[in-house]
Amino acid sequence: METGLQLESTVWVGSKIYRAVLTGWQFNWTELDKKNRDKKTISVPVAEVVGVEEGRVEILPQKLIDDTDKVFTVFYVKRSSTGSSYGLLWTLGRTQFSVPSRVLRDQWTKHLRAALKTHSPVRPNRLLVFINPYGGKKKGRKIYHSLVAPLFELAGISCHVIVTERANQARDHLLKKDLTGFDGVVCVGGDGMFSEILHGLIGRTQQEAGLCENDLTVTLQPCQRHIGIIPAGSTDCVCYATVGVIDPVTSALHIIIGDSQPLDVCSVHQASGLVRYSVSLLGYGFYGDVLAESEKHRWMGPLRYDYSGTMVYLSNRSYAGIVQYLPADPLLSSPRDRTRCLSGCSVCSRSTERLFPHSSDAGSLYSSHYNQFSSDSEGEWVTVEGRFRCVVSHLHVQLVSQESSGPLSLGSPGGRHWGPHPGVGHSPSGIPQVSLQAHKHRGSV
Ligand SMILES: Nc1ncnc2c1ncn2[C@@H]1O[C@H](COP(=O)(O)OP(=O)(O)OP(=O)(O)O)[C@@H](O)[C@H]1O
Repeated sequence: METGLQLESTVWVGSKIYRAVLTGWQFNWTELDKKNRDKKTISVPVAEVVGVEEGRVEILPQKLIDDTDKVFTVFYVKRSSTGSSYGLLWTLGRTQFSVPSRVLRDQWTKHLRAALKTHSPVRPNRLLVFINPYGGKKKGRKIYHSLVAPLFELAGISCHVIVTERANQARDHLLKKDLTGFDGVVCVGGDGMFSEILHGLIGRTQQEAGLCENDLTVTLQPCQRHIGIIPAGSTDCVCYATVGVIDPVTSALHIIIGDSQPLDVCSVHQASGLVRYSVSLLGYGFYGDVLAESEKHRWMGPLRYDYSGTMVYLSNRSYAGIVQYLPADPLLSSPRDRTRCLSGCSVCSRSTERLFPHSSDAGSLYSSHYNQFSSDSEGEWVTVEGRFRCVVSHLHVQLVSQESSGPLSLGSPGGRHWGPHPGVGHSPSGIPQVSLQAHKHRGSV
């Protein structure tokens, strides 16, 4: 039966008989028993249908097509129900339907494709893909070509792929080249690669709006182009914080169906202008030292963070300094509001009785100054002087350094356990002040 975008008919899946129904935004198929009574229904929202193909078709691990006249194959998002990542891990579901005639098969494929166009208006058509062949275990190319590209092809997304040959190539491309026609940018790499792309896109957006990124008083323009992240780095913190799992297929499926997750972005300024943007972690003290140390051991791959983390922890360094921060209203911005950390880590699962239990060090900002943080009147800067092993803070902070060493280290070491908690960190030698300003940008899968 056919009406508008609706269609209903008897179909077979293997040897079992089903009644398949397309009701515009929903596609259901219900198993029937011998007396034609409903047994079990499988429902897929049309928005989560990845593609429809004539014949018996397989995509992963490799493409196989058997163009049988009376068969069509539907691919869709399937949520995995195993392990701790319940529902967050997505796989490609595939069902092959047999129908009595070729005419009916063609009706089904036509209607499903039309429903897809109508009910998935936010899907990308054309993407610019940057692959970092150097990140993580150096498997970016393989991950993209074996797991991701076949899904994009199935979904009818055309891609312009650039395998980078140097650091900052992706950023420079986004700042200078013509981006007309691209619905989004895909990052195949880790957090460093994501950061490059973030800088490129935010910078490009400000250029196009005629805004100066170096001016702390300017309200930056939110970035309309999305960034999709295919995890192929060492820690992939931003991917984990936005998608909930580190899995290239899950990420690719989110990109295909046009999911998006707005991200807060901090801009870090010093007197002369913009230093860097960050979405995950700025490390002063411990975190900055771990990043600086780990770069020396990149040959170790992802293990470098464990090694460097241990070494820096054992060295027990602290820095004298002055930290100034602007208290936020805890009711509006508690990091324990249970809406941000997707990892279900023990820290965020604990009660909010002590708001900042991460640190018990007397020199640390949160444990020793929690009362001050919560009771200060809004809008007044608070100054803390002492020795700091690690400073973790939120959106508006100034670091007034007295004896820091090493480079300014911004980034996201070891992100998967630390999740999306924003932090602030290592002040550079000779840089007297770092202040953070939050801007909202759109991004990701
Ligand atoms: N072709 C290239 N050669 C060398 N470096 C590159 C190249 N392409 C990108 N880069 C740089 O490599 C750095 C690290 O890459 P990436 O973030 O992908 O991996 P990672 O550091 O192993 O992972 P994570 O950041 O998640 O810990 C990035 O800062 C990026 O600027």
